[in-house]
Amino acid sequence: MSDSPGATTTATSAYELIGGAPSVREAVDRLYTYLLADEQLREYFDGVDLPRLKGHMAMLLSHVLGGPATYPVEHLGSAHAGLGVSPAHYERVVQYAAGVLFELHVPMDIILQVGQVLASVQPLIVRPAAA
Ligand code: HEM
Repeated sequence: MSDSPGATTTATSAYELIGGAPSVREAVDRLYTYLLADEQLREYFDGVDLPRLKGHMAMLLSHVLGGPATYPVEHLGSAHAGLGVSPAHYERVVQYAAGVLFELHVPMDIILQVGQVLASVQPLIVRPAAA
């Protein structure tokens, strides 16, 4: 009698809305498939421990979408230090990320929300190459 179907007191996070962990995993897998297939980008990833990188990217995406995993965003600075990522290559990765979310039917407002986070971390990622 007190049950009211459909009534909920907890707000649904963007993470839950897009399908949780399996969707995040799929997004990350697709993203690195595209990045490694891109002639301008693939060299950056030579010798990189991809399973570890994908794991960290999944944690970051979960974090940004309000999921259970957290990732210390300030680590992005040290992770990209010395890679010499150019503004054009940064943009290219952002475009792939947005494209993957679009492919997975993530709602546009969530894609834009992720885009804002990516824009905010740009100064941590685009740095002059180490001399
Ligand atoms: C667009 C925003 C980007 C985000 C959110 C991002 C996110 C990440 C994350 C979470 C890691 C793992 C760091 C860790 O181990 O804790 C990582 C590592 C890495 N990223 Fe990015 N990244 C971005 C852009 C780029 C770009 C533009 C490039 C190069 C074209 C790039 C190349 C790399 C490489 C090579 C590593 C591995 C570094 C290593 O382990 O030695 N990233 N990135």
